[in-house]
Amino acid sequence: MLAKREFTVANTYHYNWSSPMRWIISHLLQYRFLFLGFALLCIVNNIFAASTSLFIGRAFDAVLQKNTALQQLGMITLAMLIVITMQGCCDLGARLTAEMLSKRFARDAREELYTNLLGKSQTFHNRQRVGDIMARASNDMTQLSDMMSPGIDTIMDSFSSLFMSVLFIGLLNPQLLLVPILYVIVFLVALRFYARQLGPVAVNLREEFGQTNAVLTESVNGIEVVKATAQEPQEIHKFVTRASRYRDFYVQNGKIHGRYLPTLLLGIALALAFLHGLYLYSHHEISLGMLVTFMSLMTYLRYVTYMSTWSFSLLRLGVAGAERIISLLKEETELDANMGGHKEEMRGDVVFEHVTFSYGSTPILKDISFHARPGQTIAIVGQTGAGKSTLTKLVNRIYDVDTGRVLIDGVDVRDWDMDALRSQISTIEQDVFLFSRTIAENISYGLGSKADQSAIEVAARDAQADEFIQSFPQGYETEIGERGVTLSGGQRQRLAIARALLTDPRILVLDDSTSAIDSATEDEIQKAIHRILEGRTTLLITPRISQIRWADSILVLRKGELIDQGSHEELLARCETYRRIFSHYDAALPASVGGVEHD
Ligand SMILES: Nc1ncnc2c1ncn2[C@@H]1O[C@H](COP(=O)(O)OP(=O)(O)OP(=O)(O)O)[C@@H](O)[C@H]1O
Repeated sequence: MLAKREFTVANTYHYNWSSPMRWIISHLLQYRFLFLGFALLCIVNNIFAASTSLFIGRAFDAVLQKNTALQQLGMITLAMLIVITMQGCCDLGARLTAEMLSKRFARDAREELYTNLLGKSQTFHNRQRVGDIMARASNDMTQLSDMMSPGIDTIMDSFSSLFMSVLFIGLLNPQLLLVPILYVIVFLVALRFYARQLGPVAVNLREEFGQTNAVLTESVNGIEVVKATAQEPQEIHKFVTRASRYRDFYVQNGKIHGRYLPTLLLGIALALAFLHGLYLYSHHEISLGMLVTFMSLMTYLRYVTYMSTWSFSLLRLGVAGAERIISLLKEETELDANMGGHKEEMRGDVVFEHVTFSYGSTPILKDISFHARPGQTIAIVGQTGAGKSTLTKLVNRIYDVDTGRVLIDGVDVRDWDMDALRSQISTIEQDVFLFSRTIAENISYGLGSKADQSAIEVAARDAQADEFIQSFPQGYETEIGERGVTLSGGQRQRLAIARALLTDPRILVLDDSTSAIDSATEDEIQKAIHRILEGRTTLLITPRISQIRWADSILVLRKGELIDQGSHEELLARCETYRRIFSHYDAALPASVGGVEHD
């Protein structure tokens, strides 16, 4: 099944998402020979294990004979030694292949999920709780790996042990099958009942873990707000409530384990089997050695009985994890990478034609039309919430328009190849996101490994960032904390400008609402921004009057409507809203704003 994606990797294997079991099987089928090898090793391992019981019985019979030849016992011992050694090797091989399958499965599933998440639209990511996604990507994945090994590994091994024990008992004397067959029937019925009860609890456990994780992630991310508002008790309460629900499901899980009857029934089965064996022995149907072999084979049933609670619990948790993972994989996204779409070098001609857009059912932009010619700077002004940032997000298809068209160089953005489109448009946002990597890596992020050090330094110099970077002992190799916490707002902004300069985009979106910057930094940023506007089409959102005045045209937005557009002077002369917004942008601005110079 192929869903829309904004990003795809060529030649990727497509797994079956129609159900959790099918998805798991489609993953394991990738390694079908390894899986076959694992299954064969499990079977052979248990043939050897059951054979040792035969040898023990033979040894008993040999010892009880009047003239036991030591040579005969020696042969049995030697045969047992060989069989046990072979069994050990098979056991080792089976565990090794199971572990390989488990780790490869988890690696492939992680890669599949990660690639899939990168291909999801912004709208999808807006809806998700990061903590829950993280729980799926980490904990549910670990659960999948545990499901394979030791889960499926133990199930395969213990069930082939069960099968071999019953088969060998049948070969010994079919009459001996009475008790084991009855027990196997009861065991299978009880196991089915157990697995059915376990299913919903496993699903709840995984779900609750995801929610608990989401609460934790949210409060850690918002720790500044939590502390500043002294809301620690509220957060603790929320977390404890979730964690308690998680615990309750575990207790429920434990109760189902506790009610599992086969462990009790096995004791009865062993006693009945012994009685039956004695009966057959007393009627000379079997030898003493056969009775010993029979009881030894019966004890193998312990393995499957005791391990099944645990291994089926791992299986159920794994399937529940798989269900959560594929529900994320299957989530529809609105946009598509449109590989094979228009792929030219951009000139930077941007046209909005009667564009409307809404988040869900709330209309945000209404009938917007304007034209930005290559190299022009278009400033967008409007009260907070007017839709300025949203408008810019339609250019690089973070969102798609509802009606109307956005054209770049005369081609609808929906007809552009997504990669070609986005790689030629850079955005510098209000909240600059920096990765916890080195400064150089952050600047060169848009180019990946293609950027060389000298180009990075030139970009940093143009962005007025070189000086403060050089002031760090490790210069460009300085590691910065997550979200750039070790850097000031102004420094983060200049790194973002350097990052954009390096990619040399044809179209630039500059959403710069930071106002609390000291005047020295302000000056540096002004220079950097002036430098970056040169020679590219720019959509500029800023409260800085000097920057607005650089614009070739200014769009005035009010509640999602474009009420006027024109040059600074034109708008001052004719647009009341512009005059009002303009005066808000700088409280010091006199009532009559004509010709006032700021900065
Ligand atoms: N991801 C989103 N999902 C739903 N609604 C959103 C989303 N982002 C923004 N909005 C809403 O859309 C409207 C316009 O938001 P937008 O950020 O475009 O305004 P803005 O003019 O840039 O405001 P500001 O100057 O405060 O940044 C607001 O009412 C906002 O609540």
